[in-house]
Amino acid sequence: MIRFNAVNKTYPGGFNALRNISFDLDAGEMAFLTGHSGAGKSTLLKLISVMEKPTAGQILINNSDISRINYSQIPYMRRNIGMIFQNHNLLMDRTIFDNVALPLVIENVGHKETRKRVEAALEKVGLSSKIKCYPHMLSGGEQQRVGIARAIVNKPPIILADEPTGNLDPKLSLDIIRLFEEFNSVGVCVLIATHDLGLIARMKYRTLTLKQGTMITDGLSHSEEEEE
Ligand SMILES: Nc1ncnc2c1ncn2[C@@H]1O[C@H](COP(=O)(O)OP(=O)(O)OP(=O)(O)O)[C@@H](O)[C@H]1O
Repeated sequence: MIRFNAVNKTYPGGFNALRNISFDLDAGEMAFLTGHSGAGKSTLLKLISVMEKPTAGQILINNSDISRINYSQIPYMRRNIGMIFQNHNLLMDRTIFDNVALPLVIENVGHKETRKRVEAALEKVGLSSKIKCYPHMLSGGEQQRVGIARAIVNKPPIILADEPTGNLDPKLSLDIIRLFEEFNSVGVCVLIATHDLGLIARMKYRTLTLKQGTMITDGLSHSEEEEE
C-alpha cells in the first residue's frame, strides 16, 4: 500500500530532514511512527500525502509512484488518504457538519449523499449530537474526533495521523487509538506519528523509529517482543 525506496528529503535551504528511508506498509496494517522532536516524522507523513516531494528515491502508493506525478494528479492521489492533524485544523466559523463535509464538497458529492456520509462518520466517532455545533463549543478531545470524522468521511484506504493524541489525557488518547483500531479492523492502513512512548508500549503494533532523519528501528513495540 505504501512503499518507500531509498527516500531522501532536503528542504530548500539545505536541511536534510530524511535520509535513505525504505519501508513497506501493507494494506490493512497499523503502525506507529516515532522519534525525537525534529526527527522527521511530519516530513515523512507530508511526503505520503504529497504535501512535500522527495528530493531522491521513490514513494509508491498503491503501486503509483507519487514522486513522479504532476500537479493535476495530486487531488486524485489524496483521495486515498485521510490526514489527521494534532491541532485539528478545523474551520472555526463553520459547523461540525460543514467541517466533516469538506472533503466531499471538494469532490462534488451531491447534497443527499453528503448528508448521509457525514452523519455516518459522526456516528462512528460518537458525535452525532454535535452536528450543528461550532468547533469552539466542543472539548479538545471532541474536536480531535471531528478531525477524524473528516478524515474518514470519504472512506480512504490510508489514514495518516500526526500526533493525534498530543493534547489529550491517557484515557482519551486510548479512545482515539481504539477508533483507529476499528478502522484498521475493516482493512484501512493506519500510520500514527507520536511522541507518546507510553502509548506505544501499551499497544502491540509495528513501530518505525526515526532519529535525525534516519530510520533506526522497524519492529514490534517492546511489550510484544517481551511476551514472545
Ligand atoms: N518547510 C521546511 N523548511 C525547512 N526545514 C524544515 C521544514 N519543515 C521541517 N523542517 C525541518 O526538518 C526537520 C524535521 O521536521 P519534522 O517536522 O518532520 O519533525 P518531527 O519529527 O515531526 O518533529 P516534531 O515531533 O517536533 O513535530 C526539522 O529539523 C525541521 O526544522
